[in-house]
Amino acid sequence: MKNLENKVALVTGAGQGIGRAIALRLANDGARVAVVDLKEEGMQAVADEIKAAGSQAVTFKADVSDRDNVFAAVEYAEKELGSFDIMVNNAGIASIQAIADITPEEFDKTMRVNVQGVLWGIQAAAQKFKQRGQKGKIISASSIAGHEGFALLGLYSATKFAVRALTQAAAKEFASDGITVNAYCPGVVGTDMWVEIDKRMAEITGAPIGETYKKYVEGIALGRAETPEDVAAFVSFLAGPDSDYMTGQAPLIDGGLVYR
Ligand SMILES: NC(=O)C1=CN([C@@H]2O[C@H](COP(=O)(O)OP(=O)(O)OC[C@H]3O[C@@H](n4cnc5c(N)ncnc54)[C@H](O)[C@@H]3O)[C@@H](O)[C@H]2O)C=CC1
Ligand SMILES: CC(=O)C(C)=O
Repeated sequence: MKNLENKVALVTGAGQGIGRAIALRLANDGARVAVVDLKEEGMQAVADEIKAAGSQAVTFKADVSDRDNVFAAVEYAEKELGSFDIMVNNAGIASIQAIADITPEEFDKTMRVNVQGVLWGIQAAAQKFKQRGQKGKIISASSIAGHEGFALLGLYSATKFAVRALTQAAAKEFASDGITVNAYCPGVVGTDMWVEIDKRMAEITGAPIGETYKKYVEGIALGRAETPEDVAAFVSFLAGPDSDYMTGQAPLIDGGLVYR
């Protein structure tokens, strides 16, 4: 029997990058997966990949910053896949800006996606687990930037610290309902997000393209950039029964970059 046999998981931001790897991994672990993203193209390809491997998947287009969208995504996953057991609040955006230059617009946008998106996901999943009278797992994306503020990533870091705060509070509030709430804190993962970070850092600092990414990767003790699959393997643990006695935590999974 596979680890997540008979479980239904919803993964946001699952059309590419880390979310894609998580959706594929949870499906491989036996879960039926709702692939949720803002962009339609990637989502369908991920669902097709899951189906080709013999598992069940559905797609749902949602903007995680919209509370109604997130609640609708959870309803759809339960209706189409027949249960609801694991919520992965993975969707997030980068913000690369000097503290002195952060605008109210950038602040609102980044907070809406990275913080409200996670909050609505926690609310929608907890409500569904309680309605169904069952236990559940809520897992959200924080970051090394949720443990340490990085230059030019101050606003982004603030959103990822906030994810840890919501994780701790929700873990305490929902423990008596049998709901665990944890987060994962990746380091430098070679996805489109890092292409964007590197490009914006180059614009701001004058560093050549590729230089910032290279410098960050050089700081990793294990000597290589993280892959989306490295992150997905840890999320698989958080989604499965081996983490049943763990809640309110946000461990670093970064190859040795930030030490807490
Ligand atoms: N790439 C990295 O090095 C790290 C990433 N993270 C976090 O991991 C998560 C995934 O990151 P990546 O895969 O690298 O990013 P990515 O940019 O490659 O993919 C993000 C996905 O989220 C979707 N998305 C963005 N805004 C959305 C919204 N409002 N509603 C629904 N979907 C939305 C995008 O369409 C995209 O498919 C993010 O929360 C990020 O902050 C954390 C630490 C390191
Ligand atoms: C994208 C991200 O979270 C970092 C700090 O690499």
